[in-house]
Amino acid sequence: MAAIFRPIPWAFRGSLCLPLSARRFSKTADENRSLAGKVAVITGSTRGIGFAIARRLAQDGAHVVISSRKQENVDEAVTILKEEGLSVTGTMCHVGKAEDRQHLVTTALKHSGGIDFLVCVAGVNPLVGSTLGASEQIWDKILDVNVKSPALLLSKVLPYMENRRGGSVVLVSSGVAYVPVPKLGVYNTSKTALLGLCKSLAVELAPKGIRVNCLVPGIIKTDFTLREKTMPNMLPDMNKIFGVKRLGEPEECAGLVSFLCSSDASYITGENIMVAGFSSKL
Ligand SMILES: NC(=O)c1ccc[n+]([C@@H]2O[C@H](COP(=O)([O-])OP(=O)(O)OC[C@H]3O[C@@H](n4cnc5c(N)ncnc54)[C@H](O)[C@@H]3O)[C@@H](O)[C@H]2O)c1
Repeated sequence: MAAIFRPIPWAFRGSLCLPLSARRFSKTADENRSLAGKVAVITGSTRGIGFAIARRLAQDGAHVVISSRKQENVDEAVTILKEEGLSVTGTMCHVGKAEDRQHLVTTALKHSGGIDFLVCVAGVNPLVGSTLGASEQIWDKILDVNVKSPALLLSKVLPYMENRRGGSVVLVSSGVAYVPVPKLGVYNTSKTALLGLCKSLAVELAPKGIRVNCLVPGIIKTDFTLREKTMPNMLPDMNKIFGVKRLGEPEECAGLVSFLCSSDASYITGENIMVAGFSSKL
């Protein structure tokens, strides 16, 4: 009787020699950069944590669209990263302005007609003082930029993310959501709201295959921290007791964001993850 050739699914060359389940996670040499072929939009990305994230996602293969409030800062950041051989473009976008948000989306779509990742870094804190003494204008500014803008921008991005495979959104909260810093009450509140926004969006977008997670930095060495004198004074105490006894670097936030965007995090959504040199869960 002639032998019946029954190729078993994993009896081929290269990555095809793996069982089907393992093949799903294997990569060819061309795909080695974890974010190759993807497009990332990042708000507040001309300096500090946002800039480090932009550089890292581009190094990991994504085309990155940089944005911030001032065009000259965008141009400078784009020039620096292009000189490093990275694939970046950029445009001015004040995240509190609807027309700027729309323009950011339009700019991003020019690369390949889709958007895979949205990282919402832009954040402000115009007040050091009593929560109940804050004016309505202050409340509006902080909530507009820190909380509402990620949701409003995502609503514009979503139709183009749904068309792609493996969409990922990363919000940027703060350790102050867990350990409030005195005199930053409105800011603390806005960053706490982002933890909730992350969970709600994760639940809402899971059926569409889009994951939503939240980076929760501790005190990271940026211009923002230098301006907020209260924060470094508070966190070294926390570090002294619980942690690694130093402030963080922006690059130490960037690796987590790259991971959360990558297919290695394909089963992770709705998480608020601290990068603070100590754990809020202790
Ligand atoms: N540095 C820290 O210790 C720390 C800790 C926790 C959370 N965070 C959060 O991380 C994010 C980045 O902070 P950073 O320390 O890198 O700050 P940063 O001041 O160095 O950078 C902030 C970036 O956001 C941009 N930005 C501000 N308002 C904007 C707006 N309305 N529209 C668009 N862009 C705007 C700025 O131009 C800049 O590029 C913020 O959301 C901040 O709340 C920072």
